[in-house]
Amino acid sequence: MQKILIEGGRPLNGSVRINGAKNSAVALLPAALLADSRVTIEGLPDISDVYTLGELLEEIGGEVSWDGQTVHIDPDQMVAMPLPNGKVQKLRASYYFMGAMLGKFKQAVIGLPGGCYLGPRPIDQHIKGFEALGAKVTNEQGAIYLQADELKGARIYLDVVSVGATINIMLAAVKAKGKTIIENAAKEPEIIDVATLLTNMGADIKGVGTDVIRIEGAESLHGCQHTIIPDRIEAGTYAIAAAAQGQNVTIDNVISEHVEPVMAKLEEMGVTVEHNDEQLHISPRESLKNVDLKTLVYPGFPTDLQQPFTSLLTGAHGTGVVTDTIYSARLKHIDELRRMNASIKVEGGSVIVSGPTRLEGARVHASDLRAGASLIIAGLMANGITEITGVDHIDRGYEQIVEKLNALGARVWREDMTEQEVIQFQDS
Ligand SMILES: CC(=O)N[C@H]1[C@@H](OP(=O)(O)OP(=O)(O)OC[C@H]2O[C@@H](n3ccc(=O)[nH]c3=O)[C@H](O)[C@@H]2O)O[C@H](CO)[C@@H](O)[C@@H]1O
Ligand SMILES: C=C(OP(=O)(O)O)C(=O)O
Repeated sequence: MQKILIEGGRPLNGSVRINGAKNSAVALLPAALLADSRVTIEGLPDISDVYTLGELLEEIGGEVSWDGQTVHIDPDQMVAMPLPNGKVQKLRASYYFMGAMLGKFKQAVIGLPGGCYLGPRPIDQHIKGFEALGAKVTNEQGAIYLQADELKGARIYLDVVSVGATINIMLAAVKAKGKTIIENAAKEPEIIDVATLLTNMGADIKGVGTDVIRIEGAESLHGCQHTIIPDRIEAGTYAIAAAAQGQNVTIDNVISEHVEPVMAKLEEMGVTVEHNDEQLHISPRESLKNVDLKTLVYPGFPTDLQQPFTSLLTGAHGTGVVTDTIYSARLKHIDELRRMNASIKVEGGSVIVSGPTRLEGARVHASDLRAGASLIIAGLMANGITEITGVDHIDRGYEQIVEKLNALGARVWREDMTEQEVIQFQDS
């Protein structure tokens, strides 16, 4: 087990390249199993979630070969192998095997997913969609059993706007008979990316990126080649780090439209943000102003950047109120930031940050992926050394984060945890 250490206070300068989007990658890989021939996906991020999904595709008989950031998936020998536990519990997106396997094999057994603990994360809308398509769905001992004689297109209204349910229903509906209409669908760019892959495979999908998606089911889908979109959350994380500690930072390989809410908030704080189609340039002022922040479904401010942004607010003048309307319990970073001397309180469903505070290095724990990003940003801002445990969470979503930050001028490194630390960590 490793920990990440940061010697804070150093300015960031230079450029950083963003990799393929985690939340696309984790859906594109299961989606590939719907094809009858080889699917190639280019630009995948080098993160543990991607490799876990590759291994799950192999477990069901897929041939998966890697060539750097490109993967070739040969679905020829795939079977409806049950995946009731094991690797499915290491990440959230294993739930996409439900929709994809139901679409392809009309049956699936998939253990309930893991992923970041952000408060309750039900999958009732996924199940509602599968049932509407004609599947019988039961939950037995922590695994979801799905079975259908035939999938038939249906009209499905989502009671909550859900990224996962929208994608999962799409994965099953592309192989259902007739027309499916998903109403109140989510509009995140990753959903468009998955629909692009499915369309390249021969699926007929209209309306992605709006809240009504229309799908005409197909008998079969074929292999194709697809290049993933850049990771807007990784781009946002580096933009926030640059606003906190940067002088002149360029963020490369960004679709600027995807990060508009983050740019708008940084500008409101007094950060200068320039952009062209593929790059962001961030140059912060000496003194930043605190702002309020509310997370919303896309195109609102993403919940996945709420925790990193909160760290930035600790160094800004005045008071900011942060409200996460998607995951109100996404607050595990708060106590850790307090340990670093941040002036933060939680009142009702909101986080109130007062600043500016000079953060102090401390031993802190990343209990989830974006709490990890938040603590890394706090560590870059802090006096002295910050030690962060829970690195496995960070490695689920950030490619080469230590190397990328060092290339910008930070001083960040990994160390193996001592036996004593591992015991303390496991007891906590
Ligand atoms: C792998 C992946 O893409 N993860 C992202 C995805 O997670 P995920 O797909 O799990 O998140 P959803 O969009 O489904 O969740 C949005 C909200 O809907 C609720 N809900 C969701 C499904 C359901 O059946 N019932 C229900 O009540 C959730 O509890 C949450 O409050 O979108 C989240 C919201 O942008 C991001 O934080 C995650 O990074
Ligand atoms: C919550 C996240 O991931 P997951 O849904 O995979 O747990 C995230 O990427 O911030």
